[in-house]
Amino acid sequence: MNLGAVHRDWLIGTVGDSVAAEIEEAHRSRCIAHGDHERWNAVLNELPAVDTGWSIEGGVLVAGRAAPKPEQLAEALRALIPWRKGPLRLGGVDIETEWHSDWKWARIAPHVDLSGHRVLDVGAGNGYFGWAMLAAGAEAVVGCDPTQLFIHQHEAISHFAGPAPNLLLASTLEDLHPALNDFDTVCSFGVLYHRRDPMDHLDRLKARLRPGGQLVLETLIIPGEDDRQLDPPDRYANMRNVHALPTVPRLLDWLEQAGFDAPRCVDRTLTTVEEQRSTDWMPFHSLANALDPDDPSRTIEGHPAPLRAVILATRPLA
Ligand SMILES: Nc1ncnc2c1ncn2[C@@H]1O[C@H](C[S@+](CC[C@H]([NH3+])C(=O)[O-])CC(=O)[O-])[C@@H](O)[C@H]1O
Repeated sequence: MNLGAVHRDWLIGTVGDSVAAEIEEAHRSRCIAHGDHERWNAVLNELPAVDTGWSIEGGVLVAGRAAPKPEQLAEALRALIPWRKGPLRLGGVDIETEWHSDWKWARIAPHVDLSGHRVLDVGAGNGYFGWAMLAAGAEAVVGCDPTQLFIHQHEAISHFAGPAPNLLLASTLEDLHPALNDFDTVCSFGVLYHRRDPMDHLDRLKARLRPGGQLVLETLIIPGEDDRQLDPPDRYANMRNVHALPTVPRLLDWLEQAGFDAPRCVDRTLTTVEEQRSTDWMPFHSLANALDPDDPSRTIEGHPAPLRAVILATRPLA
C-alpha cells in the first residue's frame, strides 16, 4: 500500500525526500501487517476504471462517475464492510454508512475557517471529513488512523475521487512522524474518550499545531455545569474502551491546563439513533442496541446517553 503520487509529492514538498520515504514505509508496513490486507487489496485492484472527480452533495461524498455494472461494484465494496463514516456514493453506488458524519460536520463547519489551512485530522476513520474540509477551503488534509480497514476504504474512495490532497496515514497520533507538525488546524473528533490519559492526548494535539493554530475537538461529555467526570468502570454504551467523560467545565479546564488559549464550547448535541445506526453497510450492533429500551436517556449500563460537544481553542503564539 503505497501512497498516491499526489500524496507522496505533498509529503516530499512538506518534509523532504528522506522523511517522506520513512513516512510512506511506516504507512505501508502497518497496512500490510493486517491479516485481511491481501483480501482487501484484491478488492481495490478489481475496482472498475471510471471517470474520477468528487463533490459533496447534500452531505453525501459523491466520488466518480457511475460504474457500468453497479451490482458488481456494490458486491465488491461490501467486502470492505463495516462502512462507518459517510454517507458516500462511490462509482454510483450509495453506501449508507453507520454514521451521518455529515450531521457532525454541519455542527462544526459554521464555527471554523479552514481557508488555505493545512489540517491534521486525528482518528480520521476512512477520511470522510477530509473531503468536507477540502470542500470548505483547506489546502491539504493529513488524516491519521491506526485501523487498517479504514485506510483500505480511503483507498477505494480515492480510486473514484481521483488525485486530491486528502492523505490518510495508517498511524496513531502517538506514532505519527514528528516531522508532521506546524498544522494550521488540528482536529480530533471522537478520539479523546478512547484515550486513557486525556491530558496526554491534548498535549500531543497542541504539539502538532503551529503557534496561533486552532484546535477543533469533538468528544463525548456528560451533562451538567459542575466540574465532574464519569469514569465508566466497565463498558459505556457497549464500548469497552471508553475512559473519562467530562462535563464541559471540566473539559475546558483540561484544555486550559494543557496550555490552550480561549477554549470554548460551540455545540452540544445528543447523538440520536438516526445519526448512528445499523445499516446494510454496517450490519452490526449500533447505538439503538446500546440504549436502555425503557429509558433512552440512559445507556444500557445506566450512564447518561451519548452527548457530544464541539470545543475550539488556540495554541498560544508564544
Ligand atoms: N491513538 C489513536 N490515534 C489516532 N486515531 C485513533 C487512535 N486510537 C483510535 N483511533 C481511531 O479513532 C477513531 C475513533 S471513531 C471517530 C472517527 C471520526 N473522527 C469521527 O468523528 O467520526 C469513534 C467514533 O466513531 O465516534 C477510530 O477510527 C480509531 O481507529
